[in-house]
Amino acid sequence: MIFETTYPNNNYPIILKEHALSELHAFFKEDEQNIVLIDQDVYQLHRQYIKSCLSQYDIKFLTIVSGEACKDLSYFESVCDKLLSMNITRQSQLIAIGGGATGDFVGFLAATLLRGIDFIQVPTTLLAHDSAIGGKVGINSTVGKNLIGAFHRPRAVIYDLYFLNTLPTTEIRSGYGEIYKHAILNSEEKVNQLMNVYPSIKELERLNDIEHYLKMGIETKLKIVIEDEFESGVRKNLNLGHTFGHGLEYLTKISHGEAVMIGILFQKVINQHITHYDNHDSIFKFINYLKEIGYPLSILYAVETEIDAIFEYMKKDKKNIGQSIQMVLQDGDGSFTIESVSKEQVLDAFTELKSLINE
Ligand SMILES: O=C(O)C(=O)C[C@@H](O)[C@H](O)[C@H](O)COP(=O)(O)O
Repeated sequence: MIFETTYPNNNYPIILKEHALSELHAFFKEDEQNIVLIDQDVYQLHRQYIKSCLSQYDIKFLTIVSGEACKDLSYFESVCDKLLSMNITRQSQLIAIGGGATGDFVGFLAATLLRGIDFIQVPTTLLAHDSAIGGKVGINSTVGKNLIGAFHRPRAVIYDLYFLNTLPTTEIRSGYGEIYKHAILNSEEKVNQLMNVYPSIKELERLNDIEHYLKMGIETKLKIVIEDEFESGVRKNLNLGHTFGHGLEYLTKISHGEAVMIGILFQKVINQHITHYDNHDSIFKFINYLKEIGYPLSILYAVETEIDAIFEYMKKDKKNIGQSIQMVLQDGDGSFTIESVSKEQVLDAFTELKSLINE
């Protein structure tokens, strides 16, 4: 399956299929450096496969630390130095093979080195169906997640479903958080469809029909980012679940998508009071669903004494205006709205959520 973005210019293809990696070479630049930066765990796991697709081409490989650890400023500096000492030029190209963190990190290298060079996203996780699309790239600061970044479109997204076969359960659950978010942003019908196909972790682990739902997620996201590339309006809706989610993730280091799913639950509790979209029954149904899939809801008890720290992270969110926390909520009619939420409302929602989980 091949999509093409529909920006007014500089569009890029998204190739979504099993063994898409064997088509990557079509995007190599002749007589220029093509440098693959690959998550070291992905390299260990798939070395033979990657070699079978790429060994006949003149490309360089750099392994990078796995997961979120690469999105660190001092690590960024060390990889910048390494690439610059390889004499890259503005015509060189980076290729990110890995999950969302790898794509964010390599994309940020590409956005900043020599004031911008090309890069290609080769996502290897479910989660990265989200992060590889739309050009948000960046690294973390000690103050919060993704606070150092840029918008930099990839030259292509080569999404090889083969890599999904070895995903651990936590990664599947994490990616599903963003798939579920996209379904919410799409329609209630898509949410129900998703919950019917994946009623529990057993079905989700089989990844039946996953190509269809990844396509749905990508299409939902594309529609939004093409309308509002630089997040001045509707793109903020893609941050659904991320305000609380990013704080929880940053504090506890649970996976991004698991934190986002808990963030979506948190947003539902807030909805109940501000927009009245959700009510006790809808929240309770959602909690039971999250339990079926195995989201780590008990983490909310583990962070009980650190809710102030989560609140401090929430205060660093890029959607905020001044000191006021802005959260994406669902309005009464199911549309989306961004509302100011006070510390008191956050604390009340947190207390309420903990008791709802135990009901
Ligand atoms: O692409 C976007 O826009 C998103 O908000 C997608 C999010 O799912 C993604 O996690 C993103 O990296 C978060 O963006 P941030 O601006 O809050 O760091």
